[in-house]
Amino acid sequence: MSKLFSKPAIYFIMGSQNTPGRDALEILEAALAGGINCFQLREKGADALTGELLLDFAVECQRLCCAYKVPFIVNDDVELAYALDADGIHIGQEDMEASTARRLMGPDKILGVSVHSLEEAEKAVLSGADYVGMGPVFGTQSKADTKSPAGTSGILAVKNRYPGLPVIGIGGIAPDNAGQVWAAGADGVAVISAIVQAESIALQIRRFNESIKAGAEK
Ligand SMILES: Cc1ncsc1CCOP(=O)(O)O
Ligand SMILES: C=C1C=NC(C(F)(F)F)=NC1=N
Repeated sequence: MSKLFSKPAIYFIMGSQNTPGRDALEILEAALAGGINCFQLREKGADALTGELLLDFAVECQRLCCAYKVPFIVNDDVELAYALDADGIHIGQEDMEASTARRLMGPDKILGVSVHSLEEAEKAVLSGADYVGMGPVFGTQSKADTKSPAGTSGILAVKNRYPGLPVIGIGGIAPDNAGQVWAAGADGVAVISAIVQAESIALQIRRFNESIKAGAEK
């Protein structure tokens, strides 16, 4: 059984490209100490680490996640995930087929898939996905080629059709709108900049949890 994240999930996503001039590992440790439930290493873009530098960075991220008993997920790079024996992999629609990733990772690893429609969600479920990510919910600067903000309607539709499937909202999510994403039925929120750029990461994660709790009470 894959040790999927506890809910509501505060799912932190980061790559070295998200923390220019700062220590990415310090930021990750602060997020883990602050109580994130899942971490995804998403090393993307022109100045992304590669080769030995990427492997060393990934090993350090995995070590920190292990110490805090938080699932360590790798974005896109199935080879890296496999080499590290990561807890799981997250793939997009343009990446490897979800069914192939599931076969490569085996039945006990976490498989996450990005989806933008009910059809894509159905395909992900049939491929053995443990959760799906839907977004961008709001505007974001953290992903270059992203679609236009879709709001939370897609999350609602997928939860109605697949109530047992964990759905993570992503894209422009901050404490002031996280409650709205939770109220739309999401099982958690995935965040890059609102955590990376926070003055106090611990305080920011507390704000996320308060916003979700408030969203639940409505
Ligand atoms: C990877 C990804 N996929 C859809 S939006 C996004 C980036 C989310 O980053 P932020 O939380 O900074 O908006
Ligand atoms: C593009 C993405 C969409 N969703 C997610 C997650 F939040 F993990 F589901 N991660 C991604 N990298």
